[in-house]
Amino acid sequence: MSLRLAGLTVHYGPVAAVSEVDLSIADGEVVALLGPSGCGKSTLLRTVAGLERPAAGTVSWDGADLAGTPVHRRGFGLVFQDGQLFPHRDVAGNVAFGLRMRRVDRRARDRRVAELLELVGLSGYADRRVTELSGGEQQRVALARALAPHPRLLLLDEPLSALDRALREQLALDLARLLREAGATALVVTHDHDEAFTLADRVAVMRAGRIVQVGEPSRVWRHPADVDTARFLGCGRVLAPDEADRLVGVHARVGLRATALRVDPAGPIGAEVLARVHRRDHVRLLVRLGGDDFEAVAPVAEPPSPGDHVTLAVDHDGVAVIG
Ligand SMILES: Nc1ncnc2c1ncn2[C@@H]1O[C@H](COP(=O)(O)OP(=O)(O)OP(=O)(O)O)[C@@H](O)[C@H]1O
Repeated sequence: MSLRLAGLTVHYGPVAAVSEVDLSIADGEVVALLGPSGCGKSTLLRTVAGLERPAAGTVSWDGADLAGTPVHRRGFGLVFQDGQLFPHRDVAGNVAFGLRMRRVDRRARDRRVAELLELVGLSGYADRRVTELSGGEQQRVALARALAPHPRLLLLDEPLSALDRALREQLALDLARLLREAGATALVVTHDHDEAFTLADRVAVMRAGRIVQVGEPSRVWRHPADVDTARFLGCGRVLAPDEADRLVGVHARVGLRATALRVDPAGPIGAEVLARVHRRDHVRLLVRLGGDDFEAVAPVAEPPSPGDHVTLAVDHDGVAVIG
């Protein structure tokens, strides 16, 4: 059982929102579609769902072209950014919706609803009005509703982006666990790389309508396919091979994340601190070394001040080899 996109191209009038996308998702696999705003992620997801019609290419399941299969016959579950729950139904009524559509009998329906509410951590919420739930709870209900009819593929469009940051991080972990426990095959759209890397078995990076790289999260993180992908994945500086060799001891074009250079009293690289900003668990610095500006990090306890001279060590976890 698997989804396959081949040469998929989608136009809005003269604009190609998606261009010649090839992508397969295996049974039980979670793939994240990651890219900046406007790159075509949602359009691609909507086309898989059957909500947009491709100008060229195919969406197929187990080798069968879905072109003539309408949205509700594809057997896919959908979750959008804002849940889109039915406000006049209670939690159980929302979760049971797809089961009722499929004429699942009452007892089996109740059993499945209880099972799903347990899975998403909302046992005891069956009779609650969905309008009285928090944003995070609403998204859990939306997920339970999508999973209830055993969809063969789950399509999630920015499922966590309407939530505040702390909740998003927690729910991303919960969602990763839920998808594994449910054995779901899923395509998740996100513009947040932390979220993509938390959720996915493979990440597909999209830019300007095309998929520019597909791979396991750690591989994509360490080896972005090109400079734009490296920058999108948090590399503030890109160094040519000679420069990289001198600074971090790697003879290749590399991208440096802020964490690549750390303040270390025993470090070999001298630098002057230009500015500092406090973050939750570290301090971000702007430093000057060899006439150039770089980002660096320092521990929260006793961080250096602007004007201080410090020494830095290289942390290779923050160094990405491009290409
Ligand atoms: N209904 C539409 N009609 C015309 N153009 C559209 C329509 N929907 C999207 N577009 C355009 O298609 C391109 C891709 O949009 P899409 O929403 O797929 O991107 P996205 O990566 O999901 O962005 P975001 O993260 O901001 O939602 C954009 O240039 C957008 O302006």
